[in-house]
Amino acid sequence: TRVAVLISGTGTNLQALIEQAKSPSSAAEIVLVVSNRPGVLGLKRAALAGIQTRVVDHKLYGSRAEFDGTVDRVLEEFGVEVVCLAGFMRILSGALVRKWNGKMLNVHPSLLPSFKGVHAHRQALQAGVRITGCTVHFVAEEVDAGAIIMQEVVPVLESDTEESLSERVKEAEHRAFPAAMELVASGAVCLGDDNRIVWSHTQ
Ligand SMILES: Nc1nc2ccc(CNc3ccc(C(=O)NCCCC(=O)O)cc3)cc2c(=O)[nH]1
Ligand SMILES: N[C@@H]1O[C@H](COP(=O)(O)O)[C@@H](O)[C@H]1O
Repeated sequence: TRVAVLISGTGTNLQALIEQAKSPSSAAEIVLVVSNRPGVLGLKRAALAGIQTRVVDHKLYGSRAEFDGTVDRVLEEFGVEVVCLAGFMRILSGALVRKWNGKMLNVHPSLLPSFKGVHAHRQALQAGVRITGCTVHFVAEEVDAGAIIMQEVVPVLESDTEESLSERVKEAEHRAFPAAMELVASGAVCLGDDNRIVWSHTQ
């Protein structure tokens, strides 16, 4: 399955997906990395792995629709079948999300539906929860509300700061996201017509 990864920054989740796709048993082939910001470390990670990269700089577009249209054209150009949002920080329009319904995944650094949006770790620390984690979900128009594919629990320590918690949660993300990508790329998991998760009978 031809996979594209959309990034905006460091790309540690991208790196985990690259490692997963390298495995001979993987159903995923990462054929493209798109960043909405130039010069980010994630682009260097892709280049080092021999993966084609494109920058679609949202600052150069007059509207969200034009930005999304360009992103979609690049995805089509590379024959992409599955899209992974890995630290991608632009909200995508309904048209693009609907077109890629059941084919677009995102990793969020909390146990959704808790702590949606940006600053998930800050919300968790302020709420005083003892456990948090990460969620990989299909992308729906409503932000951070798509069908959940995979979650992993992470303990919150008394001493935690946003920084230390983010680091620990990322370790879980780097396991959960590759696993979820594999499930979708292999067809083991898909999105039903009712937008709920369907596991194929072979599981
Ligand atoms: N429609 C749809 N699109 C998304 C785009 C990115 C992400 C990744 N997680 C994200 C979740 C939230 C944000 C956010 O609120 N950023 C501040 C506003 C940035 C902007 O103006 O664009 C960004 C990415 C998830 C979604 C999603 O669940 N649904
Ligand atoms: N959406 C959030 O943004 C961060 C991206 O980190 P990286 O993959 O660029 O290192 C991750 O924590 C992810 O959950």
